[in-house]
Amino acid sequence: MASESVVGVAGAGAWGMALANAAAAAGSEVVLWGRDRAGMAALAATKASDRLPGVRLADRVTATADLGALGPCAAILVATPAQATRETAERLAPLAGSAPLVACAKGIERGSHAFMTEVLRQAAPGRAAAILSGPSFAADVAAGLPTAVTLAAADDALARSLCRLLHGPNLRLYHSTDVRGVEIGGAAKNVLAIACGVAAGRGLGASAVAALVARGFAELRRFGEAFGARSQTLMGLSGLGDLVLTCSSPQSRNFAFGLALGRGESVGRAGAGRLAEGAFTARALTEMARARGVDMPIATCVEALLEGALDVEGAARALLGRPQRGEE
Ligand SMILES: NC(=O)C1=CN([C@@H]2O[C@H](COP(=O)(O)OP(=O)(O)OC[C@H]3O[C@@H](n4cnc5c(N)ncnc54)[C@H](O)[C@@H]3O)[C@@H](O)[C@H]2O)C=CC1
Ligand SMILES: O=C(CO)COP(=O)(O)O
Repeated sequence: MASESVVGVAGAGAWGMALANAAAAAGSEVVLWGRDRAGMAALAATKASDRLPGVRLADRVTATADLGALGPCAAILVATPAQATRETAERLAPLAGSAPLVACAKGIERGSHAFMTEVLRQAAPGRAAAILSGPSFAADVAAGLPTAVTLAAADDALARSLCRLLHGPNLRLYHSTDVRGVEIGGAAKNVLAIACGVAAGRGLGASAVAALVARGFAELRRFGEAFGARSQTLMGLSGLGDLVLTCSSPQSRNFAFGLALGRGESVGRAGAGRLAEGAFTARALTEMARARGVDMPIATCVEALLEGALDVEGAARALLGRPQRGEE
């Protein structure tokens, strides 16, 4: 990788800001690019943004709306939402240099059913693609709270060197070559977290939420294995780890979105204002599962709720009324 000491981050939301600070803490100069010219000028001047309240951008982070500033970077972290990852990667593709791109979004592209690194490879074919995922609220990472995540690339040496760009005293990076496993965990857990939020919001009890986490994990594992993920990865940070985090905390926007739905809000009102990736990924996930014959009843109920084809009571009845089966 060229320019070892400069890391680029594309996308100046909560996660982009937190990752920019993490890369700075790990010893790099950082260029943080955002598309909103006025917003980036304000961020450069104040070092603060409503996206991540209470957090100050590190001095080593340069905030800019000039995409060309990402050209000389050693690596570029793509931290825009999953459905915007293609557009961002297409903009990055022609930049000078050959920096690898690291997908930091958690989702599956609607329509194409492409996983995040597939999107990167299609949109920027000349660059290596990697994926970062794991249990990590941006606010926690930015506050320097202890956090561990996984970064995967097909090339083991690349995965290791990308990890070094982010690894710090409070942010522990694990490297992996199981790209598919890492990206599936992050995408699927958001859909399942919506189900847990719905159950909590409707007051169905902690036992119901625990059952959804466990049976949701069975779905995530079945889906992952059908798409070539290693079971060790699915049991790890980006699978079970992130599922547990996101399914248990209203700090998660996906769980909070489900909470609002469970309390009777409409899909439109529950989703207004904050990014809940699972709401965008649910359809792709369930269509892909159906096409491979993978049984995902909880994710399918989430999709039906979002489409208005089921209400919460109908979803609970549908799940509880399924034929008895062995636990697998
Ligand atoms: N916030 C968190 O705790 C974490 C978020 N993530 C993932 O990171 C991704 C981004 O999430 P956040 O930063 O939290 O969202 P956010 O809503 O805080 O920020 C998204 C940013 O992307 C920008 N953006 C949207 N569309 C764009 C486009 N077409 N081109 C350029 N910029 C665009 C927005 O202007 C905004 O600055 C999501 O996939 C999320 O699942 C992953 C781990 C933690
Ligand atoms: O991915 C996350 C934590 O690992 C953030 O979760 P939310 O997008 O649901 O807030």
